Amino acid sequence: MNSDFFNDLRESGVQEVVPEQVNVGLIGCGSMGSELARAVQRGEAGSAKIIGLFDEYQPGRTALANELGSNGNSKPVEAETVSDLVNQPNLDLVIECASQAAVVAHAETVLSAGKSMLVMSSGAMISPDFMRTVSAMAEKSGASIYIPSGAVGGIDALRASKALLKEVTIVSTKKPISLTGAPGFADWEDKEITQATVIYEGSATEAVGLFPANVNVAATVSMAGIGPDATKVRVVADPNSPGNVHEINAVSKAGKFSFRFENMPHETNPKTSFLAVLAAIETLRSICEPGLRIGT
Ligand SMILES: NC(=O)C1=CN([C@@H]2O[C@H](COP(=O)(O)OP(=O)(O)OC[C@H]3O[C@@H](n4cnc5c(N)ncnc54)[C@H](OP(=O)(O)O)[C@@H]3O)[C@@H](O)[C@H]2O)C=CC1
Ligand SMILES: O=C([O-])CC(=O)C(=O)O
Repeated sequence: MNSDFFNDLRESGVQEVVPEQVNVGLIGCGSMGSELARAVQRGEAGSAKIIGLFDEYQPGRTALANELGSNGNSKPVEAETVSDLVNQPNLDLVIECASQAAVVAHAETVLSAGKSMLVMSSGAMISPDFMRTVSAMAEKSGASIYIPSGAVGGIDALRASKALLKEVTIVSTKKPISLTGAPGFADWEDKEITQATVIYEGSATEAVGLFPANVNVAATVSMAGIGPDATKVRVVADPNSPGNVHEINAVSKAGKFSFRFENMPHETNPKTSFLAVLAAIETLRSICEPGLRIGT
């Protein structure tokens, strides 16, 4: 919050409300998790504090714990399991920045303990059965599940017009290097791609399994809007793509919407857009500062 704003409040005699610290456990200490943790430490996510870390890649977890604990700062606990993470005293929220598999493996442990969860690998939530199970668990334990907009925007408009939507398409274009390792890219790994090439066309339901580290955005778009079976996805490999580009087109009885995001890839993981990290930080900040909400 702008410091002039608080100065004005003080001068006018209104007392500043100090928000309570929100204690966070992080699953996934890779590109996004590390960047998010650094932003939290710089105070960019309100009153959040990272108190524990878990990553199946132990050196990554240790490196981040040491970095956060340097310069006299308190070092987060390195949890050996997600249960250990969840059992940290006063933990409020678990942030997942790992993989769809991590969400499937650990959501139950987190939510049944009454801890809220912010999910970045939103593709895991696309299965209606899984979504029903975890939502019921959260409802029972009083926890919340947060799914940030991630590497796209326009989620607010899709949510608002949900009942009136007739058609939603998302086209995700990335450089071939950003698609490597995806099951849906297996047939292309050894081929030279010299121009924009459609790699996949189908539903969001199928796309998130074929490109688990590339089209979580399609899952988020589909859950906000017309649903995963009806949301059409196209994945394009283009060596000349200006970045990770996502284009969303929606036709509804409320109008036609088009959104285009030409995202800068993250420095250490070109599959992930930097905007997705910013979206995670902003969601966390808004959890820490309940009150004013801008956008749907
Ligand atoms: N919603 C959205 O819009 C977006 C979502 N994403 C998703 O966010 C997630 C994080 O992205 P990013 O940080 O770039 O990915 P990285 O690969 O850089 O980091 C992920 C880290 O999590 C670890 N990990 C993976 N699976 C598990 C698990 N089951 N349990 C514990 N740790 C695990 C990885 O270890 P190891 O390397 O050993 O597997 C790695 O250290 C990804 O799933 C990505 O697809 C990304 C961009 C946009
Ligand atoms: O960051 C992006 O551009 C999109 C992405 O990887 C995802 O949705 O999984």
